Amino acid sequence: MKIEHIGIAVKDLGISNDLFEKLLGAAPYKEEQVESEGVKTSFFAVGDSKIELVGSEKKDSAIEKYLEKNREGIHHIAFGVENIEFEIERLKNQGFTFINETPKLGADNKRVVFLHPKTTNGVLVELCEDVK
Ligand SMILES: CC[C@H](C(=O)O)C(=O)SCCNC(=O)CCNC(=O)[C@H](O)C(C)(C)COP(=O)(O)OP(=O)(O)OC[C@H]1O[C@@H](n2cnc3c(N)ncnc32)[C@H](O)[C@@H]1OP(=O)(O)O
Ligand SMILES: [Co+2]
Repeated sequence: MKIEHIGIAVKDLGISNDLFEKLLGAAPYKEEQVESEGVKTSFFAVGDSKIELVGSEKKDSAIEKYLEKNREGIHHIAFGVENIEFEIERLKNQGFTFINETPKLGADNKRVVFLHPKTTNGVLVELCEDVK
């Protein structure tokens, strides 16, 4: 397992892209719309991990809802795994609950699931597996 990315909820992706380009000294290596999530993301490489900026594109997106109640900032942590189905079973057996147990297509060519923050010490956890 590795820290695949840190997801940051942002109100304005353009403004935050400029800020993180200044902060990290490099432009995002990609911007990607994730229709199913109603979000637009941009990715910055940081060593062998990433920063994922996530902006809402739809009124009912998870990010829109989050930003109605919280200030911009770290939204989730994503762990990269080799075998997402194996990890889902392992974690279910450990008592963790999932928001979606069936992996769905995420950004940056990944299959993703999310664990519910109520079972992960208040941290929204995403698991990512490379789409093969
Ligand atoms: C997948 C594309 C991309 C990628 O990397 O590939 C992304 O990462 S997109 C990121 C945006 N998508 C998601 O976050 C999907 C998973 N999230 C959800 O399904 C919801 O946001 C959920 C279920 C976590 C919360 O939705 P809900 O409608 O239940 O919102 P509430 O405000 O009622 O929250 C309930 C409860 O959860 C706590 N909460 C909510 N968001 C977070 C968070 N980001 N980190 C920690 N805790 C969170 C919230 O405080 C409430 O707690 P409570 O104790 O009940 O007050
Ligand atoms: Co993410």
